[in-house]
Amino acid sequence: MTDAARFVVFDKVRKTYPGGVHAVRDLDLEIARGEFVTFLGPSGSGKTTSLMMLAGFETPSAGDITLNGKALANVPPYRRNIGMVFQNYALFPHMTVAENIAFPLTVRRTPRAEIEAAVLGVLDLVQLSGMRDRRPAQLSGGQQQRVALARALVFNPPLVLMDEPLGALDRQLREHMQIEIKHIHARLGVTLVYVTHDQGEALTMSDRVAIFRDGRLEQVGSPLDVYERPGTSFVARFVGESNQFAGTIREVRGEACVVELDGGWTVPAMLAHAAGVGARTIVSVRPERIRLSASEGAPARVAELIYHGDHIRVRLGAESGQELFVKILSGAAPEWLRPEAILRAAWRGEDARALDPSPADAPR
Ligand SMILES: Nc1ncnc2c1ncn2[C@@H]1O[C@H](COP(=O)(O)OP(=O)(O)OP(=O)(O)O)[C@@H](O)[C@H]1O
Repeated sequence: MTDAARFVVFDKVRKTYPGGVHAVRDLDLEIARGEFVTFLGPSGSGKTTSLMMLAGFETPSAGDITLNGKALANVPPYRRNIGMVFQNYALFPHMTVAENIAFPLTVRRTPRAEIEAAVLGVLDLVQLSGMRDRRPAQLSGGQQQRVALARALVFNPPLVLMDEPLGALDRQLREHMQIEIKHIHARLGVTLVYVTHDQGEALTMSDRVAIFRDGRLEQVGSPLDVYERPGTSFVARFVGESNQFAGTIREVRGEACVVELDGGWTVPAMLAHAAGVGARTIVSVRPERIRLSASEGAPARVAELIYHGDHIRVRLGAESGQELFVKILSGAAPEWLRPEAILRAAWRGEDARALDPSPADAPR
């Protein structure tokens, strides 16, 4: 593997806090130069601790982290040349926008003319050129976050870390800033590691998503990979929504299989784990991949229709007692879709995953 592919390397990194909290356990991850990698996971899964060890604000209990081939163990945070953006902005209230942004260069004793040019450049990049003399209190939350972003970029760091940077913004502004950060990443070619617990954010922004669970990496892959080919039941539920049914594998043909669900349905799926006929499995299928019709599939009764504007959620109860959720685009809902209607539900084999049931929900 080339050095560019191993720009950031976590090698068996562990962090145990006093009191025996295993925040991060044996983290192995390689991040390529220029990549946008998101750490995604529920609260307490070890995302921030991993980021802080890379930044140098936490020390690993075991393992090594390297940046551009250089071990970071004895490098203090300010010598790592890493830009950082936090959720709470951490701006200096008494300084102007321009002074805040210039700060990393001022402490590096950069010549004044260079500072001036660099500040003008990043102010333009984050579209705040007209605000340079304001103080943080005179800015909106979104504008303050842009200042924080500019401050992290002004010294041209090869690596930028962001910890829930958009967490305090309302949804519309958040979505707007997601696209903007993505554009800035593409324009600068900087390597970006981004922490979030918002799966939508991770899917829209990243080249790769690293999914954390209980201090471990559960799966790493492109947004398409983790959504279309979740490796575990946890990933299928955490990234997007999923209907999950326990069953037994009855037929295997290459990667395709047929599963008899415990409720009696026999359904097609793609094998996501090494298993043969007779093995137990969990079939996961996305709510938008289930097709409802009058003629094809297993019979089910419409228990509830929930209107969400752009889509409708349909809660179905099968005769076997199983319950499933289906999502339908509002304009595409057939006229016969009514509460209490009896219809049929089916999916294509390639739209369902037969997952390993063993580690799925066992606490670790
Ligand atoms: N300074 C600390 N001392 C002791 N335990 C800590 C400390 N910081 C974090 N932890 C614990 O380590 C675990 C991982 O925390 P971490 O903040 O890395 O998770 P996270 O995935 O970033 O969560 P969140 O999304 O809530 O920030 C949690 O159980 C947390 O309580």
